[in-house]
Amino acid sequence: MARSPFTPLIAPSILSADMTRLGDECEAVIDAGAQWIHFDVMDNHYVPNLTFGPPVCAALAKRLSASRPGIPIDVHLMCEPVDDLIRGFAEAGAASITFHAEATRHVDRSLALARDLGCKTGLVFNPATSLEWLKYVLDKIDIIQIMSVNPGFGGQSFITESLAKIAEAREIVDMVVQGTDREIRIEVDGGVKIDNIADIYAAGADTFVAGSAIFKTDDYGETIGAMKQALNAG
Ligand SMILES: O=C(CO)[C@@H](O)[C@H](O)COP(=O)(O)O
Repeated sequence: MARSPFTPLIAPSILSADMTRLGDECEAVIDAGAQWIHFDVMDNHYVPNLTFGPPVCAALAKRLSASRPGIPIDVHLMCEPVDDLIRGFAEAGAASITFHAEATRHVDRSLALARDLGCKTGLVFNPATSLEWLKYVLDKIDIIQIMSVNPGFGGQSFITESLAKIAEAREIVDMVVQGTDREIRIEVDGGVKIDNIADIYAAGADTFVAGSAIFKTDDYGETIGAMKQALNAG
């Protein structure tokens, strides 16, 4: 198993935040050491849950650009179709937008759209979705997001089979980035905790989405600190 050559990043998923205080919650996790904010968009169609759209992202982006500049908002679309939402979230200030390969008829076109609008982009893979989709679009990918739970809800348990898929993604990325200045991140989403983050890192991931493991604790600094310590020790 190979490690990522890229700096590991913690990306708290706002799905588990206190929504009545979303701005405060995001500032608190950033102050506690988070490097990205992961913004889960669910449409009650692609997944059986409903969250928020571009206006909430725009409000959060405006606030964070003033109070905590430089922290990217990483939008994960669990929606179908995606193109109008890619336009909406790019306009709303998303730094990156990922979507599920099965959720658009034209994967290549949707990736190009996100890039043309100035966002980083990539594909999200459900637990039973093959990485085969990547083959012809690697030139347009900045992020490979591996779902280690079935999408739709926070607080689920990590599906251990995901470790093999992460390792497979690592091999693909290493072949593409070696000898170049390209950065393709392997982001893992679902059931990431203090006690499994080192194994996920060892399998080849570098970007760790964690919702309940951070927002359901009392001391975000302690939790994110323990995650970073596990990454350093791993
Ligand atoms: O996209 C999703 C779920 O669909 C995730 O981002 C979860 O929100 C992560 O939550 P935890 O498993 O970390 O609680």
